[in-house]
Amino acid sequence: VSQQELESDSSDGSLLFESVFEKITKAGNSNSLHEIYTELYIMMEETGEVNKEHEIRQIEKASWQPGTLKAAIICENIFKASPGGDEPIRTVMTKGVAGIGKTVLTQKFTLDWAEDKANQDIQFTFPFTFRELNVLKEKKFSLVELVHHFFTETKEAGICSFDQFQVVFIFDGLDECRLPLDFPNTEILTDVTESTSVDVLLTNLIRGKLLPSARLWITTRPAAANQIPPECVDMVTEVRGFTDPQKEEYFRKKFTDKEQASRIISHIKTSRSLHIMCHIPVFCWITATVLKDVLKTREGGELPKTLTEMYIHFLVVQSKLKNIKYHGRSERDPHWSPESRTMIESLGKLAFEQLQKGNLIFYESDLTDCGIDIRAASVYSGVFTEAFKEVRGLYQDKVFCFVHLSVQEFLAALHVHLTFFNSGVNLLSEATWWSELFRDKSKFSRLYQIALDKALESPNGHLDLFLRFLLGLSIESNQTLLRGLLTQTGSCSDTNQKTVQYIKKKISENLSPEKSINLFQCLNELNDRSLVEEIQQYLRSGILSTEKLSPAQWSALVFILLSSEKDLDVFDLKKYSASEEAFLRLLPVVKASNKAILSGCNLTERSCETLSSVLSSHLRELDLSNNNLRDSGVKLLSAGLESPHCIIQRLRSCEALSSVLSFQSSSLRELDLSKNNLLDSGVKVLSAGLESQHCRLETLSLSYCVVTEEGCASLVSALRSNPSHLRELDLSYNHPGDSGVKLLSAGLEDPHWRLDTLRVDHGGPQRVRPGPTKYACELELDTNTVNGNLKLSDNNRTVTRVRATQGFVPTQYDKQVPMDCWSELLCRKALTGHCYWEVEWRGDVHISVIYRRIRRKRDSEECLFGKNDQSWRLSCSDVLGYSVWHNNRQKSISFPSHSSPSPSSLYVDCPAGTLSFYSVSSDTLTHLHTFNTTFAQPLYPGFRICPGSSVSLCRL
Ligand SMILES: Nc1ncnc2c1ncn2[C@@H]1O[C@H](COP(=O)(O)OP(=O)(O)OP(=O)(O)O)[C@@H](O)[C@H]1O
Repeated sequence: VSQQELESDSSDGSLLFESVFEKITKAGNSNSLHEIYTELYIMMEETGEVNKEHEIRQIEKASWQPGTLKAAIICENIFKASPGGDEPIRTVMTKGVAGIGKTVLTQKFTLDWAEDKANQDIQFTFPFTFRELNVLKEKKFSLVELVHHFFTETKEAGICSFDQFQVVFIFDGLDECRLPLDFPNTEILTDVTESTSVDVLLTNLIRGKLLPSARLWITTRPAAANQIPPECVDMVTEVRGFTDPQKEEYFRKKFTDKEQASRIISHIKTSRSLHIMCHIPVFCWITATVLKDVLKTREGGELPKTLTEMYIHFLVVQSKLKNIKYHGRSERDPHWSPESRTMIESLGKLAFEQLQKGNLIFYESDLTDCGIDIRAASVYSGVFTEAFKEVRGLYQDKVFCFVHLSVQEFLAALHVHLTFFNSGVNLLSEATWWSELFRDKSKFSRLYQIALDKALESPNGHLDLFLRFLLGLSIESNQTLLRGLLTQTGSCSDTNQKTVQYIKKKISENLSPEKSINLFQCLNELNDRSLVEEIQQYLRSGILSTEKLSPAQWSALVFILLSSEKDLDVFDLKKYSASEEAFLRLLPVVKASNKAILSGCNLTERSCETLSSVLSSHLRELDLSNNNLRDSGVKLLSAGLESPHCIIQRLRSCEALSSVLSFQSSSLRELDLSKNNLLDSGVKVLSAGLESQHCRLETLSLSYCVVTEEGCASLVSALRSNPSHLRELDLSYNHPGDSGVKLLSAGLEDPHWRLDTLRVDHGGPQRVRPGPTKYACELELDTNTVNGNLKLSDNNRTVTRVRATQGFVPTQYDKQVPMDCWSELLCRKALTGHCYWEVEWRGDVHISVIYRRIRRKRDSEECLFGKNDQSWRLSCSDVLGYSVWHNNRQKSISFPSHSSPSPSSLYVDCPAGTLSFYSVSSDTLTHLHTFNTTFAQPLYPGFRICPGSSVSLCRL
C-alpha cells in the first residue's frame, strides 16, 4: 500500500487505491467502509514515559467533562501529537475491548489516506494484522521482503529502502499475536535487508532499532497490551466505542429504510442492557442482524440481555437464513435441521481447537480435521456468510477464518458445552487437554472451575470471552433458546451457585483489575443478583484502590453496573468509594438512577459542571449535603436546576439557590439546606426566590444554618408575599430569638398561610457561633456505668474519682467489668450526625468515643479506651499534656501555648467519619488532632478518670 511516490511509478494510481480497498473489504466488510463507518469515541489514555504529566492532566480534563468529547481523537489524527506536546509520536498503541472497532479504525485510517483525504505527509501505509503474521511464524524475511510479500506493488515498483519516506506500519490485533515477542532477549537488528524471523523483525521495529523513522500503530485488546514494554510506546489511546448519538447513527447507516432504522433504534432503547451493550460496534452489528429478523416475525418480544443471549440469537438467525436460502424452507420451520446441527458441531470443534492453539486463520487441513469437507467449505462460508469466511488473495493455499474473533470464541464455548452435555467429556480437563477424563455430568461445576482457572492463567486474556460464553451457556433460559441444537436442557442452580462462589473467591484473590472485571462480566452472564454488591465491596474494601483503576477499567465497571439489570433506584456513592474520582467515573450510573446520595463524598466545585448535566437525567432526588461545593460550584449547579429538562423534586444541601426557586418551570417541591453556613445573608437571598410567584416549594429545611432573627424576618416577609405553598419549615438548631419565633408563629395562625409545621427547637446563641460549636449537643452520663470508685455531683454533670482509701463500695457494674475499666464511664445516648461538646477536667483523664460493645475482658488491658480499634481517646494530664490514642497507637501533642489545663472539646461528624479534638480557651478552639475513619457502629462518649481527677460536662 503506497501513495504518491508509488503512484508516480505506476501508470494507474487508482490501482493502488483498489489494492487498499480490496484488502479492507476482504477483511470483512462487504459494504463500502465509508457507507457504514460511524465515528467512534477514541481518547487518550495514560502514556508511556513521554510527556506523562501533561497527558494525565488531559485525561483528567476529559473525564471531568463527560458528555463532552473534548479530548476525543478522530481517526485521522491518531499520530498527531497531543496539544502542547511537541515530541513527535512514533508508536501509538490503541487499546479497546473485543469488537469495539479497532480493526475498522485502522482500515478507515488507511482508506482516507489512500483516497488523499488525510495524512498526506505519509508516503506509505502498510497495514498488517497479527493474525496474518502468525502464519509466517516458521518463515524468514527481511523487513523489505516482508513488505514486498504483503504489498506486491512495492516490489513491482522496485522500492527497496524506506528510510527516505514517511512510512506507517499498522499492526492490528496484538492480542492475536502468537509470535514470541521477547523484548529483553531478542538480538538487535538494524538492517532492513537482513533476513530473520518475523518476531525479531517486529521486536526491532517496535523498539525503534529497525527503521527508526517509521511510525507504528499497534492495536490490541487491553489484556494483551503488556506484551510491549511501556517505554516503546509514545502514546496510548483507547477506543471507547459509540456514544448514544453514534449508536443511532450506526443503525441509520446500516438500514437504508428510514422507518426500519427508527423502529430498531426505539426497540433497542426499550432494553437498558441492550442499549448499553450497543456501545460496542460488533454488538450493534449483531443486534442489527438479530433484530432485523426478530422484528420481521414479531413486534416487541424479549430482547437479548446478555452477551451469550445475543450470540445465541445471532446463531439462530444464521441458521434460519440458511434454511430459507439454501433449502427453500419457510421462516416458521424448525431452524435446526440435522445438517445445520452437524455444521455447527464441526464449526464449533474447529473454533475451539484452533482457539486453544491460538490460531485464528485456518488451512484446509484444519477444516478436514474437524470433519468439514473442503469442497463444501466455500458453501459453508456461503451458508454462514456472516459467521465464517474464506480469506482470498494473499496466500497460496486457501485459508479461512471466522467473521469476527468473538464468533469463534462463542462457537468454541458452545462446542465445549455441547461435548460435555452430550458425552460427558470435559475438553478442558487438565490431565489430557483434549481427551476424555470426566464422564460424569454432575461435574459441570468442575468444568467451569477449570475454565475459570485456565482463563485466569492466560497472560493475554485469550480465553476471557470464551469463558463468559461458556458460563452464559450454563443458564437454562439460554439453553432453551438453543432448543433443537441442544438435545436436552437443564442446568442445576446448585452448580451455578457453586460457580458464583468460586468466582467470588477468585475476585478476592488480588487479581489484576482486567481479570477481576472479566469475572464481574462472568457474574453478569450468570445473572448473579449480588453482582452490584460485589463491585461495591470490591471498591470500598480497597482490594483495588480506585486510584489504580484506569479509565477503561472504570468504564468497564460502569458498563457492568448498568447492564446488570439490577434496579438502580438509589445510587449511594459511599457504597462504592466516597471520592470525587469515583463520582465522576460512575456518572453514567448516577444518571440512570432515580435518587443519588452523594453526601459526605468530598465533592468540590469541580464536580459541579458535571453535576449540572446530571440534573437533566432521570434523577428525581439528589443529596449533596456535606460536600465542599462553594459558591462558584453552586452557581454552575443552579444553571442545571434551571433547565426545563430538570425533574429534580428533592434536593439536599446546596447554597444560593434563589434564582432556581423563582424559575418559571421549577419543579422543586422540597429543599433541604440543613447544615450549611447559610447565615442571615444567605437566607435573605433565598427569601428573594421564595417570594416569587413561581416558587412552589412545600418543604424547606434550614436546620443548623446559623440563622438569627434577622434571617427569620426575611423569611416571614417572603412568605407574606407568597404564602400559599410552603407547608413545612424547619429552623431548628438556629438562633431565631424570641422575636423570630413570634413572627413565624404568627404565620402559623394566619389563615392565608399554608404553613402548618414549624420547627424552632434546640435554638440558642451557641448555634450561631462560628466553627463546630453550633453542633453543640447535650450529653447525659449513664449512671449504670458508674462504679463505686466514681462520685457524681452537680446534677450528674461532674464525676470525681475518689481514692481507694476513701471507702470504695462496689456496684453491680463492678462485677461485670475488669479492674482497669472500673474508672471508666459512658454516656447514655449514642451520637448521631454532627455533635460537639466540651468538658472541663482536672488531674489525669481520658476523653473518648467508643463502640459500646468493646470486648471487656477482666484480665486484659485491651478493653481500655484507645487500646483497641473500637475507641478513640484524648488523654489529658496536668503534668504530661495531651496525647491521642487509637488501636493502641499513641501520638503526643504539646500543650497549646495558651493553656495549662483548659477545657477540652470534641467534635464528631458521624456520617463523614471525622473526629476532632480541641483545646478551648475563652471561646477560641485550638485544634489538637483529627481522626478520619468510617464509623461502623454507633458511638458513645466515654471518660476514664484517674485517682484524684475529675471531669465536668460544660453547659453550652
Ligand atoms: N466505526 C465503525 N462503524 C461501523 N461499524 C463498525 C465500526 N467499528 C466496528 N464496526 C463493526 O463492528 C465489527 C467489529 O469491529 P472490529 O473488528 O474493528 O473490532 P475489534 O476492536 O478489532 O475487535 P477484536 O478485538 O475482537 O478484534 C466490525 O466488523 C463492524 O461490523
